[in-house]
Amino acid sequence: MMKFVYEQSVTRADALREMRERWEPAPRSRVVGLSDACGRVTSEEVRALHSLPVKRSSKRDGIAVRSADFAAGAPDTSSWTRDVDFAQADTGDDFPDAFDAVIAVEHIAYDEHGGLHIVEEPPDLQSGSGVNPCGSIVRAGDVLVAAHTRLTPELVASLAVGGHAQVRVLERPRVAFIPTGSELVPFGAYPQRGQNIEANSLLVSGMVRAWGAEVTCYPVVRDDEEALEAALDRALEAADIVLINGGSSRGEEDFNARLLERRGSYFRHGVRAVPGRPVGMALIEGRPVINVPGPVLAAFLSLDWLVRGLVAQFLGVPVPRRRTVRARLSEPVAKPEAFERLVRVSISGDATGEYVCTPLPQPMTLSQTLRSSDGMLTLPIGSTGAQAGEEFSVELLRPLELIEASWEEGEGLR
Ligand SMILES: Nc1nc2c(c(=O)[nH]1)N[C@H]1C(S)=C(S)[C@@H](COP(=O)(O)OP(=O)(O)OC[C@H]3O[C@@H](n4cnc5c(N)ncnc54)[C@H](O)[C@@H]3O)O[C@H]1N2
Ligand code: MOO
Repeated sequence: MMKFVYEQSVTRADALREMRERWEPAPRSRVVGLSDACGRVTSEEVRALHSLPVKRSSKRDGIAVRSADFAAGAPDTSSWTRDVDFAQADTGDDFPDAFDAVIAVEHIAYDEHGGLHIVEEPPDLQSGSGVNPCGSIVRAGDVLVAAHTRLTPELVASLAVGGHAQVRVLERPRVAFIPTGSELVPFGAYPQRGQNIEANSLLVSGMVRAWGAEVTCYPVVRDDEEALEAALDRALEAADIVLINGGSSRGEEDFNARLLERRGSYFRHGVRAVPGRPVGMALIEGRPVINVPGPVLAAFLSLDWLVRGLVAQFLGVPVPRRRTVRARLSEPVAKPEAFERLVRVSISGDATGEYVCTPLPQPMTLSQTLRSSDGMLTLPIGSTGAQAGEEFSVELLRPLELIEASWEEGEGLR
């Protein structure tokens, strides 16, 4: 039986660090078309293949002229001939080499005979005035994106501007998710007495995909040690990170933690944080295998602080962070001194426009909790709680505009 032993447990920060120090991921790369590149992470630096404009282009809608004709101020242009003395050159247009400056359309007019007039002398017209020179959009050899950059729509557009149709990106880390527990039935099934709905595969899939991983969810493994080990071996062949869900604590059928201990070159059981305390962490055949606790809220947290950090490590990117707001606690919260406590809160606005956070009342159903969680705050090890009025940095679990919109609808506690 795998008991939680406080002395053998570590803080979340130390647990993540220990795993990251021991794991040497083996990233792979592939080439994708730019249409599929958004959100992917580059595997190498990418430079521009050409310069733009190739030669030059007009900065504004206007006409291209010879700057020399304006050396002594605006000349009489009423008899000038189009494409001989001047040429049309609108924004972005190239124009013949005979010309070297552009006058904006606001500074010219045509009379009823088609004669050109400079109505307002452009100040200080020189060679190159009103002209984007070669390479002013992009220069050949410029760095377009660094290695290990998550591609935004803007950067994908920049790659196209720099001459690319494809880009080499890191393969997404492959996460295998193995739900365990004879009581679990697939979502959509009608639960009989003693059964529970397998929901964490959906939670995990959504979370790890958002961080840039791909996920394969295995069918539920019943409480049977051999069946579990067979599933683990299958997953280790195909995945970079394996998540075994459930059976992390003390029950008779909690084989999972024991299996990790037996097979792991490294093994840790338990972190000093609630919820999510009985998480198990191992390195098996050089890969992280995490025994994620079964209850949905505990599973969420193990994914959140541990698996998120591992996915980021594989991709060589900083660990993505949630947006936070500063908010005052509306009521005191107690906690065990030896553990961090992660507190789900609702967020409201007070009369002065400041944010106020309120711990979700207990007891509360899981569905109410998931619907009412606007944010989450962390109370550190060593404190016995927090007082009303204390200010915290609250991680947002849903977008602030949705939280604020729910106040306007006067929903109160959802
Ligand atoms: N006597 C003790 N009991 C428990 C302790 C303890 O210290 N002493 N620790 C508690 C804590 S804290 C947690 S967290 C849980 C950990 O549970 P397990 O990881 O062992 O998970 P199971 O026992 O297999 O299941 C618990 C619960 O979660 C449901 N579950 C499991 N997988 C899924 C899934 N994929 N989708 C949805 N729900 C799932 C499962 O049906 C059970 O209801 O242990 C406490 N107990
Ligand atoms: O560690 Mo557990 O149920 O408190 O998540």
